[in-house]
Amino acid sequence: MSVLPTIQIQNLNHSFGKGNLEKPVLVDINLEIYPGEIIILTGPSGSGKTTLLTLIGALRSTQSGSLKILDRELHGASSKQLVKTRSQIGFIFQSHNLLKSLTAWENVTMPLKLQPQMKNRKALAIEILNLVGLGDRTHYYPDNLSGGQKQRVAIARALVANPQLILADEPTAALDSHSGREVVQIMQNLAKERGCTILMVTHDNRILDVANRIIHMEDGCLIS
Ligand SMILES: Nc1ncnc2c1ncn2[C@@H]1O[C@H](COP(=O)(O)OP(=O)(O)OP(=O)(O)O)[C@@H](O)[C@H]1O
Repeated sequence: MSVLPTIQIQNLNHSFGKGNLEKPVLVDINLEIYPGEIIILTGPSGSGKTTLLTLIGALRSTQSGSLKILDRELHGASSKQLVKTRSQIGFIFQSHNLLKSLTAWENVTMPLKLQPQMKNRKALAIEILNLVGLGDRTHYYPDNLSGGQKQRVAIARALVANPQLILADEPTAALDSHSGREVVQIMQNLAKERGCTILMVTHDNRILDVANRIIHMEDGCLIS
């Protein structure tokens, strides 16, 4: 049996602006990423990495070409279908976006709100906080955690719903080298244990070795 790619992109183009001001940002992107792969996407500022990540994350609509995530075509998909796809993806961003008024475990349960039928959310959140080494901080508020600890809460939140795909945009940018390394190692271990695919944008040369593949982007084009 052949394995379906988690991400399958064919002839994807994307522009910002209209008429004379139209600016192509992604040009004829073709890419396949398979379950369990850790892919790092690098490239100079403005080359289109975040735009590609937000398209893959169903955070903006696809203009032309084919973009299949978890075997669902996003080009021409309804907003309901985009929301459904988004709910199957774990997002980790540079600024962790934790809610200050919620404790670590409450922040981690946020993605589970989309699954109202799910019971024992607290136990699940605490289990995953244990996995990222924060078992003794589950009741802390974000303001009382270090940068690395906050980022680990964000990782726990991205993983709690057991997504098949994790998208991370500069997850270590705000961290010192020790915490940065720790954070990617946790991501790597969890990817291995759970078999999910990770696509990570980073300028951080210190973490390139975690990748199975490094993809470089320049002027909107992919160079493997
Ligand atoms: N909403 C938008 N409207 C217009 N232009 C945009 C928009 N978002 C991004 N761009 C432009 O698209 C190009 C690619 O931006 P993008 O953020 O994808 O690059 P990047 O490779 O992620 O850069 P960085 O490494 O600095 O985050 C840039 O020239 C940017 O100015």
